[in-house]
Amino acid sequence: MDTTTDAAVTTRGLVKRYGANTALHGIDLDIPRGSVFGMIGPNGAGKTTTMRLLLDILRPSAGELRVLGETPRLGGAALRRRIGYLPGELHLATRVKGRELLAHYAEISGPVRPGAVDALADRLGVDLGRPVRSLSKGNKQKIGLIQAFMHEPELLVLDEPTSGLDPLVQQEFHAMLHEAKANGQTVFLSSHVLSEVQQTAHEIAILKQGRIVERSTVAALREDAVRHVRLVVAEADAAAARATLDALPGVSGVAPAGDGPGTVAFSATLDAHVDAFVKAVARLDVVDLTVEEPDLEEMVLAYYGTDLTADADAGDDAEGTTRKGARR
Ligand SMILES: Nc1ncnc2c1ncn2[C@@H]1O[C@H](COP(=O)(O)OP(=O)(O)OP(=O)(O)O)[C@@H](O)[C@H]1O
Repeated sequence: MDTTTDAAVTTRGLVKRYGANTALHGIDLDIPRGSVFGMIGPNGAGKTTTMRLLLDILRPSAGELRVLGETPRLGGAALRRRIGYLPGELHLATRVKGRELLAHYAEISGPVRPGAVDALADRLGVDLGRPVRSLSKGNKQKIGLIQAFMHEPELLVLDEPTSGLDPLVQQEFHAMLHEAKANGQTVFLSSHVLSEVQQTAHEIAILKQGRIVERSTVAALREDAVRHVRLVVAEADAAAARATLDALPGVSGVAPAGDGPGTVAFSATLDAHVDAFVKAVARLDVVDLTVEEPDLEEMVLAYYGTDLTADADAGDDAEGTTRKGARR
């Protein structure tokens, strides 16, 4: 397989079948070391399956994968210790206290710096002196996060990490991700929604029905997103403004948006780079200009709605299906 040494995770044509059900139809992933990579997709898209393959909890039906330069099937316990894994479904029904459970995990995952567990517990706000089974869902999730982070692994694989966490704890978790990245660690996380990953992930892949339907940086998504704009010009420039907007490629839905004293306003939808728009209207006597923050979530939901039946009819693409191609 064509791998680069700076990739923490590389997969090529990764396929996973559960009997007659194909969960992954040929996934290609490249996650650079030291990056935060988000995989988002609706229920059943294959996020958990992908992560379990990386951890060698599952074996692929076809395709190749490398994790930290190793083949998971051959990496054994030594490779496992270099990874911190938060499973999507945590089964922590044990009577033992949080501190004892984490001490047990530490024996398996390898050296944990003295004080590291307490520092993480303080940050996330969880009482390690309580029996784990008596903890709320969110507090169990915190125990799961501590066990993933405590040995400062090279790679963090986090399946729906913010599930059950309140907004303040989510903020703390985001800070932990930034620190992990600054520390040179790689993070691979999954979510149903973009909002959970867009603040932290540099790059995202959108997974649907076992196929990657989009791969992009969050910055590129933002650049390509549809924005609503409102332009206010001096009355004398009303006709020129209308003509400019009507003639600009990527601008649609131009409509009057209320007149003020000596001014005329237009609203429009901008489906192009903001730069070209701003330069075109700069010739006018601009009184005010509002460019709304794009709703990326709306864009992602549109991908969720994409009908993949046509792709399936055309036959499986062993290289993985990328609707608009990879963008970086
Ligand atoms: N052990 C299993 N046996 C049979 N089918 C399975 C098994 N695990 C997962 N699947 C199927 O594989 C597909 C992908 O499931 P997976 O759990 O990987 O998706 P997901 O994106 O993590 O979903 P969610 O967001 O709901 O957790 C689904 O169709 C699911 O039903």
